[in-house]
Amino acid sequence: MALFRLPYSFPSTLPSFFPKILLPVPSFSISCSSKSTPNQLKNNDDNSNSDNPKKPKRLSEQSSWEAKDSEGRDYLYRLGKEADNMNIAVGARAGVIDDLFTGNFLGKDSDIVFDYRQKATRSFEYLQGDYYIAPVFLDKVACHIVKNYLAHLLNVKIPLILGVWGGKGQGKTFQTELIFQAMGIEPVIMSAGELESDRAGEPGKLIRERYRTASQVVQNQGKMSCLMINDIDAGLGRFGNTQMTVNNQIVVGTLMNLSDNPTRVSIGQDWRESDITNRVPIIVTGNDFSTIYAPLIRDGRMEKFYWQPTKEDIVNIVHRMYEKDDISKDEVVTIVETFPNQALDFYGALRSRTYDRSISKWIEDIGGIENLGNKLLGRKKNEELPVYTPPQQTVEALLESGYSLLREQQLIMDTKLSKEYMKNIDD
Ligand SMILES: Nc1ncnc2c1ncn2[C@@H]1O[C@H](COP(=O)(O)OP(=O)(O)OP(=O)(O)O)[C@@H](O)[C@H]1O
Repeated sequence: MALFRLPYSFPSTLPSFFPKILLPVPSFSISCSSKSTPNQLKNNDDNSNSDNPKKPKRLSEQSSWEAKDSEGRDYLYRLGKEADNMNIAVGARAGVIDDLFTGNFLGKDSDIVFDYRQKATRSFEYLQGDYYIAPVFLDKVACHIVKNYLAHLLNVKIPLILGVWGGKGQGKTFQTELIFQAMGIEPVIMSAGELESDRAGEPGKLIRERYRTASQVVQNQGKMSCLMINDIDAGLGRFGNTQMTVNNQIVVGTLMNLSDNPTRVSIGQDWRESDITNRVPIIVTGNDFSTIYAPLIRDGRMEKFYWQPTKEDIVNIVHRMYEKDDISKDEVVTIVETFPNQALDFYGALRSRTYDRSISKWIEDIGGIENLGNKLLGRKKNEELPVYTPPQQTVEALLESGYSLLREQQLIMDTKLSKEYMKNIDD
């Protein structure tokens, strides 16, 4: 089992620093071999493996396995076609407000903020099982977090924000959350939909609130925390003729100000003693940061990380996804090579589609769709549902569902009903 060590340049000095800054994990390694899990995070002060020949390659050495997906052109690229409107994932997420945050938490303080934190911070019970984290990704995110927690000890200016960007569905958010879980971080999460409001100034205030909440997790609980904003460009970016709203400007201004003054964050009108907060790192994800106001992403404020999994990363991640189905690594390679240049998301969707037939059969077993509501929600106590038998996975079934997903992708591009229905709108 290959152990991946985080290649910080200062590990030997860590143990003496950490007690002072409430950081629970002094120095650690995460196994990223095919058998590793986030839970395998271990305390480990021994640096003797730092020259480990199995140490993964860094980003600059990533293979030339180019997911054309990053340009929104994935499979269709191979067909020599332009998939100009396939980049729908981000748009689909815009406007979705995480129901964790639907209460009005603004303007509350002290104890109530504690309750609020219980709601606002994210725990990862839903991340059960083994997942593979790409070593380069782990390196970048973990290093950013640790650097920020050590900022007051390092004699360099550290950008507060890490911007992880790249093609749709490549695991930016998912892997970041896996890393939080592995490092025992309790993050405060925001989504792009929360960056706009019908009330001017509210999103900016919400960001400051969330930042302070993360800071309180550090201060009150001695736990590491951070603020994560998902798909930031979907809320802040300018596409074509979209307008910059007052709220967009305020959000940009707030983030710029936070990165310039990470320990002084006001919520109300006046500066108070309590406006001094702990510095907490911010991580944002997005697809195209060129749509964002340039001063926000300048190097001193935002460290940028372009995430593009290599073929090896994809094979390892997909292998772990399919492991419980007894699909071997060689078979995974066959699948990945059959559908190259697809986002990671595709291989998850592919597996999920193989369940369709068995779910249809199960619906038949419970008496058809007419009885579905009663059976699922209104059944009597102790009334058992028919046993659901998951499909026996085979490479053939996986390939078949892969082709069917490709057909759907293709159909959208070929049909383009918008051209029919919106003739008056320019392309
Ligand atoms: N390491 C992993 N292990 C297992 N599944 C993964 C992993 N990384 C990504 N996935 C799968 O890929 C899907 C897409 O990941 P995620 O939402 O993080 O992509 P993204 O790059 O943030 O996408 P977008 O840019 O569209 O927001 C996840 O829902 C998950 O099913």
